Amino acid sequence: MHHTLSGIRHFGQGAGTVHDVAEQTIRIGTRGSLLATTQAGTVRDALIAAGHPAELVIITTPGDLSAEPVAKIGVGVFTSALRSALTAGEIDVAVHSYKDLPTAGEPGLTIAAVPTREDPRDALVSSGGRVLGELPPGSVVGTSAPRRAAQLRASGLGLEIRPLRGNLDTRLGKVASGELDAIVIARAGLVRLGRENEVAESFDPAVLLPAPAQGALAVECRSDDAELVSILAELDDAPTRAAIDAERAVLATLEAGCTAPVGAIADVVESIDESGRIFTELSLRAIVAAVDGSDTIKASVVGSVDRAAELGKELAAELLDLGAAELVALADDEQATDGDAHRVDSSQAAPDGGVDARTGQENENA
Ligand SMILES: NCc1[nH]cc(CCC(=O)O)c1CC(=O)O
Repeated sequence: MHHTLSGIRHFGQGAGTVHDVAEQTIRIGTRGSLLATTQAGTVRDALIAAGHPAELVIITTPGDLSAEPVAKIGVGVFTSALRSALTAGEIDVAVHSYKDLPTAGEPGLTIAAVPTREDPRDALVSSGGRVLGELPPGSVVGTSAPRRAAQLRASGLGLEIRPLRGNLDTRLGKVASGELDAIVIARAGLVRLGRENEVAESFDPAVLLPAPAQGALAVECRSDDAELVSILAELDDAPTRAAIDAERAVLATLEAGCTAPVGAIADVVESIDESGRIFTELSLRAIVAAVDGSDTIKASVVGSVDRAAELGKELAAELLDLGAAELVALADDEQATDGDAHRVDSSQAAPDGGVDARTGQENENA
């Protein structure tokens, strides 16, 4: 058939349009921030390199327009506008920071690719390039992610944690101006923008466990765009996807019974069996922390890469057994005294910082 010979493929019928891959440019929706367009640009470039014309379409999200704390404007604030545009057929692909995506999937949409992850660690940017241990008690450290705040408080260093919001430039500017002694942000954001030289310290996960899916992208499209699903699948990195599946399963499982901040990180590691055979496994670590830093619960598991999501569920169950649900009360008290308790539908809760159904995602747009 002529179509087959000329490589013409069709997709997008579900959205009421016939999208011809060979002739039409794939529209990649992204938020307008420098970090978001840089991330989506890597997906565009990979598609073009594979012979598929692609372009970026900027979608303004409520999260970009509001300076309100994310806890007030709701989780999913950075991702739901992109998903709506995708469902409506205004774009063909949405590129998200995976950690900002609610754990609940969107009907009719699928994560067709999880490209190779950037370094998932959290990073300290400080005046004078000091590492965490060099900051004297009383130093003022900016971060709004409850997960980061809780773990920093638990360090016992006597740091004063202050809220932080705004794009990367704004946040880095608060260190440069002396308003803050340091900030804690995702290393991945700095690396993607070529500013990793500003990192004073990248935290070992034993010190500060990153958010589930930190440093990873979710490349989403309509489930019925079969042709596009298979094109995007070429951008998928199986070890990254397995790690994210495990980390997100921890988060999703804990959402049911725990509102405290959650960190999780998985790595594909090499193990050796009794006969000396080397094989790969998934190593998963997670933490649930009281927002006030008074308690942390950690657990880890190693298992088959094929069982990524199951490992995450099992680890979450173990954390609950160890008392993760009891940290809720502490978190609730903390929120009550803060006076900004704001409960959202927990089925939407997800994002970075965890899970906390009220504080929702990490309160820092990027
Ligand atoms: N919650 C905001 C957000 N979403 C993604 C990133 C950075 C990139 C990433 O973590 O993948 C950030 C900023 C930050 O946490 O410092």
